Amino acid sequence: MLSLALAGKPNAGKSTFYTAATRADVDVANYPFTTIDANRGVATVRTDCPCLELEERCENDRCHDGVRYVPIELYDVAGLVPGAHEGRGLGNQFLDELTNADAILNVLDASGSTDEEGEPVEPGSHDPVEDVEFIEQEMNQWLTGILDRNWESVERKSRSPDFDINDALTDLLTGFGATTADVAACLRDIEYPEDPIQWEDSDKEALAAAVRAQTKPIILVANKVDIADDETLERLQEAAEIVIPATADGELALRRGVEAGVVDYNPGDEDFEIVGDISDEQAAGLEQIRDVMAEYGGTGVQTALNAAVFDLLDHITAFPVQNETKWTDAQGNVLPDAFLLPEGSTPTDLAAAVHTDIAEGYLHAVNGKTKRRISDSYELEDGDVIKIVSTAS
Ligand SMILES: Nc1nc2c(ncn2[C@@H]2O[C@H](COP(=O)(O)OP(=O)(O)OP(=O)(O)O)[C@@H](O)[C@H]2O)c(=O)[nH]1
Repeated sequence: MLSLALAGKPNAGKSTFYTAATRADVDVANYPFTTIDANRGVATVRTDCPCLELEERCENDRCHDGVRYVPIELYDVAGLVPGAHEGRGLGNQFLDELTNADAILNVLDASGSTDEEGEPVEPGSHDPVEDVEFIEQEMNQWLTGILDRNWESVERKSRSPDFDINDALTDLLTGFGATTADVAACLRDIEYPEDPIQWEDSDKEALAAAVRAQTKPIILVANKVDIADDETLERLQEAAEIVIPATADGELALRRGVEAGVVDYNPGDEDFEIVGDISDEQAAGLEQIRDVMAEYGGTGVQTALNAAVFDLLDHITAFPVQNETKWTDAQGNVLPDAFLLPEGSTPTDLAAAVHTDIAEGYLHAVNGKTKRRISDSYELEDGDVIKIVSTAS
């Protein structure tokens, strides 16, 4: 399952974001990951359900009237302080947890009420723009340290006649989630001495930065927008490519409201409705959240998860079915599953995601929308409904 990690300084709002995003509604609760441990859970990305093209909406638990939620894994990594890569504040351990992720959401306190150490301060007394590159730099430095400490093994291998720098570095970096192709792409991007013995610190730093960017892309979540000022937020938005304004507190309040049956809201909606009896105080709190949502098009929590998966990691959603006319599985469930796959994936990639047996017995596929047989050079499109024909199905 695709995996995202929340990282940032203490008090930026990571746990609040995590609690809101993984708030286990009934449909997610029976997912095996949900109870594994306190900081690893199941969140979802939001997409259109293909059932919008059918006469009736599907009854899948994860489809709310045509709004479909697809599970992803979410990690809440404890707050990192400057010097984490040298082990400050258990930094090494927390950085190590980030290696499990496909992408990182760097949660910043956009209100400036958390200083450079993550200590709470008066709002506005710390400039959050200074925190923008913090996670990236700590990770780069940490990875440089790993390369440094293990460089001797690369040097040793380089004495062998069949030495291949790509293989040697892949051995070193697989633990960080880097594949041979990742390492090859990074080596293409940097200049380096052919002989590993000649590598200087700056060469290792360049490699570490390239590998980090290739395997752990980062988006910024500018949290606490409800108490942030516009000027700071504008500067934050200019400081990185993808910056999502968010109020994790707001999202958590709405999800609690939904659970209590007093709020009607689908995560990612731009607005909500109050549908039950609540106190004046609660109503006032919710109206404040509504104002923030009106300004930013929602609370930003779902937007951030979606941006990480669809914009940063360039994934699409595909829906495998067994009946290409009714879009059902063998039991007649409409659109039972949804899979997130990298752009450019083919029907065999989808078959592999569904089951190894199905992939091994793969014969061909049928596009559920056109009802035409598709070849394996077909690139899946977002929202495709695909029947996989396999000797195993
Ligand atoms: N105003 C405001 N406060 C928020 C928001 N999100 C979180 N907070 C508050 O910020 C404080 C810190 O939030 P946490 O979620 O515990 O922060 P954290 O990053 O997980 O902190 P560590 O666990 O120490 O790393 C809490 O008091 C939250 O209620 C928000 O959107 N707006």
